[in-house]
Amino acid sequence: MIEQQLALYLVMGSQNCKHDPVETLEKAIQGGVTFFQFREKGLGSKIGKEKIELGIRLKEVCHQYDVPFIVNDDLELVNELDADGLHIGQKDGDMKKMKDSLKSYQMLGVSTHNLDEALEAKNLGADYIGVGPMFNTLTKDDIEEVNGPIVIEEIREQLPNVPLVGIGGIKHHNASQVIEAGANGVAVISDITQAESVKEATERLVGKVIRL
Ligand SMILES: Cc1ncc(COP(=O)(O)OP(=O)(O)O)c(N)n1
Ligand SMILES: Cc1nc(C(=O)O)sc1CCOP(=O)(O)O
Ligand SMILES: [Mg+2]
Repeated sequence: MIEQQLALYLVMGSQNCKHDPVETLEKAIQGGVTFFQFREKGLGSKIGKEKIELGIRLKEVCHQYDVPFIVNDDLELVNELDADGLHIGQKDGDMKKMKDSLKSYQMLGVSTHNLDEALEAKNLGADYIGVGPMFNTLTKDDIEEVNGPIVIEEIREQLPNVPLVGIGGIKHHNASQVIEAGANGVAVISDITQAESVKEATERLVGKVIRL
């Protein structure tokens, strides 16, 4: 189930959006987004009450369309919003403690950059694994070295059943490389959130990630 849901994973905060964020999410879901992460982080992002209010509205849109609503980094916000899960990176705290703090219905996603990190994440109970950066990106300034879809291939060989998504610099013209390497899906920010037409940009990506 989660393998199919990960097909087109939108990661987003208001700071990423060319248009209104709630409208962006709704158009993206109508275009084919299947999984969502609220990543309100970095320059221009909302904090405090405004961040919570935006999270509530984005979760409502997700649930209207049966799309899981995941929160980036912040366990407190996961609880506050009763999110469907938490996504953490290698530097976001004790993975085991985070997993144990979640409710049984909440998923844990973990960012990794190589096979060793993926094996550890799987052993600590990650429900899915993000692997990046696939390609160069300007969206996140503290990315690790770009090693590309080959890392997905290496992880898939050792972990044939783990739900995997690639992230970082993924656009409609390179998304199929990530899927062909063995990912269940792609996680995208700017190719969707910066598009003039969010729905059309999403539909272009869908064509590249759906296995026929
Ligand atoms: C699906 C997915 N994969 C990777 C990341 C990156 O997480 P992290 O390394 O913790 O960096 P921040 O996103 O917190 O800046 C992600 N968010 N989502
Ligand atoms: C949030 C994030 N994590 C990455 C990682 O490598 O773990 S790269 C990234 C930014 C992805 O944005 P875009 O789709 O605009 O390139
Ligand atoms: Mg993080």
